[in-house]
Amino acid sequence: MTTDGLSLADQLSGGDLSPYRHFTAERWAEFRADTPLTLSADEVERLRSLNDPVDLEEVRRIYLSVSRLLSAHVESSQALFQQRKHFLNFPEAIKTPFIIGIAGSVAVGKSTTARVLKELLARWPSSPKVALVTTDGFLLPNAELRKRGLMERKGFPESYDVATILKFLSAIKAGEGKVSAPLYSHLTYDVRQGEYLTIDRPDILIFEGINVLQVRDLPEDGRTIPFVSDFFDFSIYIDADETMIHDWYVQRFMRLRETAFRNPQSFFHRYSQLSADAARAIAEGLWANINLKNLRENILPTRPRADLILRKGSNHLVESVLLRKL
Ligand SMILES: Nc1ncnc2c1ncn2[C@@H]1O[C@H](COP(=O)(O)OP(=O)(O)O)[C@@H](O)[C@H]1O
Ligand SMILES: CC(C)(COP(=O)(O)O)[C@@H](O)C(=O)NCCC(=O)O
Repeated sequence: MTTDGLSLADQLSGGDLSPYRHFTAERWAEFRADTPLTLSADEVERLRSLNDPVDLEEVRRIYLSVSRLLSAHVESSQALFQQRKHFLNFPEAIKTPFIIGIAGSVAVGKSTTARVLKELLARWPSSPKVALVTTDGFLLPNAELRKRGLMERKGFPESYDVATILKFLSAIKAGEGKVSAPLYSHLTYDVRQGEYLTIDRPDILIFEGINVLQVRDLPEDGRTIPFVSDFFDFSIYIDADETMIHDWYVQRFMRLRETAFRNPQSFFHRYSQLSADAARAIAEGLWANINLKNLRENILPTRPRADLILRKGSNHLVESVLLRKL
């Protein structure tokens, strides 16, 4: 029986038919074994996003085991590469980057997870070069979104320049050096025209964004085009109940109103001048009309495609972990 025939609940349950093994956070924490904690409390504080309370204990409890698991995957991919080199009698072949995709809703805490993992992975004894790219840089500029009537669809599949994402990942996987990724500003709520992050043959690339596990309809003209996730060696979905993510989104918005929105350059500056109740109503509207809709229609349906699901409970702490069976 294929997993397609299973309900989402069956797929995510720990039952025999589930493609996942299911662990409590406490059991998952044991898999860190002797993995050393290479981050300090100050460094974790620096890496976390606004309203994300992740701390050193959470890194020890959850992310050290994730780091150890990823290390096993990277090592086995390197071993396979060596075997392939021998098989093809191609001694000059160079290993291309190992790509990790991180997906999940707006406000679920993907950025913090991605930044913590980047630092943990870079501190492995082999000191790999680790790069982090977020997909917001690949959003269409606001001017283009306005022209297409898509300003209320920011984050939906049609708001991204998918062709450029695929070109970027193809270049990385082809082993090209100095590949550019466009950048986004949450302050101006727009892509940063002409500003790029240059990636030069990393050992590992973390590619983070709400859309990274999405599949699109195939074109009718018979062309075959890859999905973003075809380039991934491993994928992680950050999960939580939508009521919790709603609370995190609104709380974050209310904190941004006291901080980033005060900056006159902020796209949301006008909301810093509103009463708390009026600002909360704006946040509720953005959540319900854009982000929740996108979560239900386009993000949550991609969860069963992930290799690892980190499921958060209240206070952003991971309470269970699902790992795809091999
Ligand atoms: N309007 C905003 N102004 C400033 N920073 C923001 C704004 N919205 C989101 N951010 C920051 O952008 C980052 C990405 O947020 P988001 O896309 O919601 O994903 P996640 O919460 O899963 O990391 C986070 O660090 C968040 O704090
Ligand atoms: C920029 C985002 C789509 C996130 O994009 P990602 O980094 O996941 O590609 C999101 O933060 C956003 O702006 N959503 C639109 C509705 C809102 O303002 O919350």
